[in-house]
Amino acid sequence: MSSLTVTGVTSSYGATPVLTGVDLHVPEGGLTALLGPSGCGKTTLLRLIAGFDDPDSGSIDIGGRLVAGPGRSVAARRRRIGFVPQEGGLFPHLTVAGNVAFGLPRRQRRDAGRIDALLTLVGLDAGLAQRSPHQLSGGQQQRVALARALAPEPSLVLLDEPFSSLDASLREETRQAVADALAASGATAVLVTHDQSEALSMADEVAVLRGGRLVQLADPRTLYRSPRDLDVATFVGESVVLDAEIRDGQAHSALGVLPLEGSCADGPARVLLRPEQLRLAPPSPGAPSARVRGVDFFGHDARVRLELPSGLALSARLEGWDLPTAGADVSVGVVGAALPFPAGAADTPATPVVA
Ligand SMILES: Nc1ncnc2c1ncn2[C@@H]1O[C@H](COP(=O)(O)OP(=O)(O)OP(=O)(O)O)[C@@H](O)[C@H]1O
Repeated sequence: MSSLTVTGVTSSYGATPVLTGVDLHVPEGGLTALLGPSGCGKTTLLRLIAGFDDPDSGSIDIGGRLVAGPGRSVAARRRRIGFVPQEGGLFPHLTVAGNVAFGLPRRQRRDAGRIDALLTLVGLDAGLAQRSPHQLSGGQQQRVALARALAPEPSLVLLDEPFSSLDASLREETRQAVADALAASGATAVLVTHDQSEALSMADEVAVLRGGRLVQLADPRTLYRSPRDLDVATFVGESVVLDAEIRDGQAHSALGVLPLEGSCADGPARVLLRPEQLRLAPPSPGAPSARVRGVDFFGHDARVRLELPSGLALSARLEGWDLPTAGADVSVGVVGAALPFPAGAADTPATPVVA
């Protein structure tokens, strides 16, 4: 397996720029998710890495080998890349074994042991080897597609929204199997997704793209807790954003005086909390109060929609056992610190975040 380095890559369709100066490094054996809203350029970047298109400028290096750059364009089939598309792309007329064997070097294609080992790697029973793709669930088909992609021991595996066609329960299980198989094979991988929970749960690092630019590259915890700006914050998870006045290293807000994550100059700011940082209790004199506007129950937890006396709407995320009812008055407490974004600083945080 190899590392991937993308340097200053720019790409356009006709006169329309799609990617601008993208830098990305995926270490050997790492799984990086490309996360961003529809149309931000994720698929375009994946296609450039795969060699289906050439960048207008910049370079792409796989395992120390320049595959795209000034005067150089290595053909897609010579880049040693495994590709897992949105919907398996399995050959319908071949069995599971035949599909996996297709990815193997010719001399290994009759090696049933190798095919079984690849099926086991992706968490599939070797007994499925003689089935046709249409006799598999969508999740099983995606695992076969991964086994086929891993078969030739590629330098790099690219996965283009591989779980988007699966229903919720199958998606979770398949994600786990794919993440485990990628880790067990030591593969270096790039996963394209617009699903933040998928990116945060599967990837070692998440690259957030917005309008064709890479706006933050960070491990999932850093990205969630120290997003670069409020746009990234709300894109990677539910947010509670409050106006605040910073004084002596604390935020004075509608939810009381909050400790800060990092430092921030005194003055007006906006602060970010996550809904799971809020705690509700019976009304109490002097404590910030709110009225419950509704409860969205998810089983394992619930979103409690609140309205502050100022009319500001916000949400708390609570365990699903002891929930208030709509119309109730509650007091609102906060655990942990708030991340400050000074007013007028284009919603970038007060202290540089680890990128
Ligand atoms: N063949 C093409 N010709 C012209 N414009 C294109 C072409 N392919 C993509 N685009 C445009 O380039 C931009 C980036 O597209 P891209 O498919 O890379 O985005 P994406 O982030 O993968 O989106 P999605 O999540 O919807 O797949 C979009 O504005 C899209 O309309």
